[in-house]
Amino acid sequence: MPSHAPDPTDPSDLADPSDPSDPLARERSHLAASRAALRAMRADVEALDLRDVTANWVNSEALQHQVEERIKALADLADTALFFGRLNYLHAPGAEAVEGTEEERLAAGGGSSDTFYIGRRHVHDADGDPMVIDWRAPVSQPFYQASKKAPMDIALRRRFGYTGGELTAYEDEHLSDPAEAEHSSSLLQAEIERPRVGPMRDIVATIQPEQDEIVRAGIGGTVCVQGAPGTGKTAVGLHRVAYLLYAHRERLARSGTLVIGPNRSFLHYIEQVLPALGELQVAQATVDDLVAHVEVRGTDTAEAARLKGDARMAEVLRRALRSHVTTPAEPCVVVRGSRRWRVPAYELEEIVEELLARNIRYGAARDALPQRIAHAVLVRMEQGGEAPDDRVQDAVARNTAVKATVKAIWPAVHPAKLVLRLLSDADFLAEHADGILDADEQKAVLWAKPARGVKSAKWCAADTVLIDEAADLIERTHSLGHVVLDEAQDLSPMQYRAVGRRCTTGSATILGDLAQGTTPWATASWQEALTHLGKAGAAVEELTQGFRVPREVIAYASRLLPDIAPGLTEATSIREAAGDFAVRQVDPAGLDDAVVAACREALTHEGSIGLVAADARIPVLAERLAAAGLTYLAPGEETSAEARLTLVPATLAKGLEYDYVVLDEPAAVVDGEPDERTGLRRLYVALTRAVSGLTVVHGAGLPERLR
Ligand SMILES: Nc1ncnc2c1ncn2[C@@H]1O[C@H](COP(=O)(O)OP(=O)(O)OP(=O)(O)O)[C@@H](O)[C@H]1O
Repeated sequence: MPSHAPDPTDPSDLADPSDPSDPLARERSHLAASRAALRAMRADVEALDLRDVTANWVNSEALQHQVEERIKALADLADTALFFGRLNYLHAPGAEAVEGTEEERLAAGGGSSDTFYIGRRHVHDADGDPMVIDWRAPVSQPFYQASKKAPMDIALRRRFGYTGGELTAYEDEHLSDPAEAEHSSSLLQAEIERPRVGPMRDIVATIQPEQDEIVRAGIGGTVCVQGAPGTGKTAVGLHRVAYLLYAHRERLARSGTLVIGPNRSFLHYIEQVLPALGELQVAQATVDDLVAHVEVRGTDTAEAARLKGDARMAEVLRRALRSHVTTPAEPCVVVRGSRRWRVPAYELEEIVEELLARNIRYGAARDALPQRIAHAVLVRMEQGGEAPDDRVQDAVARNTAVKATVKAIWPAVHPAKLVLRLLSDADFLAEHADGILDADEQKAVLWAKPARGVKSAKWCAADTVLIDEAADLIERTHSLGHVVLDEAQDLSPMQYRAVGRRCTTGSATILGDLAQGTTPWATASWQEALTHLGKAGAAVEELTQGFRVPREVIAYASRLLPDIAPGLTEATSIREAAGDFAVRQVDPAGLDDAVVAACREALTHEGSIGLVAADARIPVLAERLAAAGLTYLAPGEETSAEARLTLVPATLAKGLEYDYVVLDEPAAVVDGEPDERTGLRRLYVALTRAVSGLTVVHGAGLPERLR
């Protein structure tokens, strides 16, 4: 590909803005003009006088907030390129393709131009003509999708290269020119190979065609992505949120969007990506955050946690809740003035049966019951010659006799108390788990020491998911417009249900890798996971092109695949740099010193360094690093040029990446898990965190497949 980068040592090669025949100079002046236009757009918003347009205080507050958000969104960030690509169409596309929103389309004038600069946000000049087009607009799509085979009406695709905020290079593809051969992009390659520091960054300039298809998939359906380590699942999920917010801004502003990640460190690592794409309104949480109904202070055995996470528990809970509804034994007698109205028990029973059959939430049915009873009273009043109206029905519904009847036959249930009883009371559990859990399973689920109350109980993480299920049986959980679930392979069926009920009326993006499942309940298949999520029909896509891990390293890690996830496709690596890869066997007594030495070596390279070790090894290694005078961070703490070494417990490594990784004692990582398969999966995660180099240091023997 023809690449145009000036040689800074040659003065004649530097762009001359006054020379209209120098294409780089012209692109730079378009950049300068776009920057000026963005500043003007910002100044326009800042100059808005809200006093004239807002009649009252509430309006003015809301509007002021909107304006402030808009000003933030229009900031010109010095270190991010305002545009990174350009498209020349053969024919000018229609106005509707230029921008997504009506105002911007009108502002863009639309349809008249065939040249578009593609960037992170829309910028227009004083006349409303577009200077930079949002990467998410339909007109930008060929930047990601067009190829020589399918040029999508594109004559020229240009990619820009930046050095420290300066536009310094560009690269052209003449997609409709049959004489030009297809070639790979060196700017793209450079971007992929760039050393990592700090939190995760956006990939908006280099999204690949198969990724773009997932990013732009319609909001109506749920998409599930299976992808080997480093294939860009997290990146794709975050860009998909940004895309959906652009294409369906109003709908999602009302209903909300949520990104779910495995732990706090991971959420810290990814939290900058969406703001960099101009999206500030997306909530981020772990599954535990979603179901935090009570404080978690206990830990289950793996077996108990697995059983509590089993989907069968949903039926146990449903039965236990329903058991609170009792057959009315007494009539309901309402006294009004001098008259008494009696709804007999058999009629109350009919009402209850009817409500049960309607399959509505327990709480909604309970709320409806007083009105149903009142209605039965009203019918009798009419038969008795009275002419009661709606107000009378309301009054009867609030009558103490009606309230007492409701309390007796359909009592209020507190979700945590319901779960507490199930886990504490063997007879209650046996009654409702009959035919669902066998005796041993019931025993495993029961707490060793029954709890006295919700506050004092030693709740475990899996219990809170049960409470969440119970809460949803009583009152419908609020559903969001779109949910992204990352590292989805690790959830239990009950956790999938908890996530699923948060997007019953919306859609979801499910991202994960079956080979990286490290919980005892990790899912065996995406079909199963999707069924528990309530999205059974969703399409499963596979990403196999790896952007992170060097070829030799991914090949080494993939040797574990037959043991940990037979049938999965091994990832390829699109990194050209071979990467450093070493496996060092040392005398067990000298292991710690060898690890510290490997960290020192890694620190001679540019970028971030991760020392990954079994959780049990962390205290010893922390001490050794400190004694050696090496400062280190915890995962999720931001790496910087001064602090580049992170000490990573293997259980927190998932989803993270470091330029150079030192992996301490693989056998200890495997032994840190309750069974061998989980141990090898944990090791697979640890082996696949490196971008530029991996050094494995071991004193004990390696797992068989890695020997
Ligand atoms: N199209 C792309 N262009 C440039 N970099 C990319 C691209 N896609 C992914 N990357 C980079 O590759 C790395 C891995 O991406 P990401 O963390 O999203 O992968 P993942 O599939 O979620 O990995 P894991 O399974 O290990 O969690 C990140 O640094 C990401 O920015």
